[in-house]
Amino acid sequence: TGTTRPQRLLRAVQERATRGDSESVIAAIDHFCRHQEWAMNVGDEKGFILDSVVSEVSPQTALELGTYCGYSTVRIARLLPPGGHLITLEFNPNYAAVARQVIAWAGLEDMVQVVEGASGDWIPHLREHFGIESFDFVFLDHWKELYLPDIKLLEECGLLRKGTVLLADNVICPGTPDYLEYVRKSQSYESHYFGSHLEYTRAEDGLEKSVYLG
Ligand SMILES: O=C(NC/C=C/[C@H]1O[C@@H](n2ccc(=O)cc2)[C@H](O)[C@@H]1O)c1cc([N+](=O)[O-])cc(O)c1O
Ligand SMILES: [Mg+2]
Repeated sequence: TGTTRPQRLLRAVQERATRGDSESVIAAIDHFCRHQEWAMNVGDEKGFILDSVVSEVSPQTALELGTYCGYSTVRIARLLPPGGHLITLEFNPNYAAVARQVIAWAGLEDMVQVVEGASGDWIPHLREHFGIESFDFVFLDHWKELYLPDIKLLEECGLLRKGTVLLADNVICPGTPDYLEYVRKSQSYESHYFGSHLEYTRAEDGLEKSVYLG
């Protein structure tokens, strides 16, 4: 029983990145994934698109589904406006433990809440637990078969408002066909595809941005 990949990723952050410097944390993870071990972070190329959407929305309230090691959590949190807050849902306690340390190394722990458990269990309780009225921004990057049921649940729970921006990773690879069909056909969403590549590879992938119209 040695270390896990998330633990080795965290060690690379602690050895290479400067405490409190979120850019160096992002760079350390990208370096680790390019030169040591591939990992399923959104990565630098799709991360640049994520950055531009987050900057455009400038969310006061943001939700991430699927924390993993906290790479996209750091990318989002470093761009939040004053008073902005990010809730990120993580099912695996070992991943959550690593993510909390990565987020703390970046100095962003005050803007982020890592919540452990299944998205389907937590979404109906976010309002009462965290005093959330609705989300300005949602990043989907967890199990691909949960994208569609979870946005339907967010709709039902009234956690989306006119103009809420959803951004979904991996709509090509591994792919989220049912989600993609839904947001592109539904009258309740205005969708746009940002073509890119699977993190750290030349394979095709992309992000789907969908604005909720209410
Ligand atoms: O499978 C992928 N992602 C699944 C991510 C799942 C993450 O979401 C959490 N979660 C949190 C809450 C839940 O309710 C359920 C799971 C899991 O504990 C895990 O941390 C994936 C795969 C590739 N790939 O190239 O193969 C590339 C990618 O960018 C990917 O995102
Ligand atoms: Mg992904």
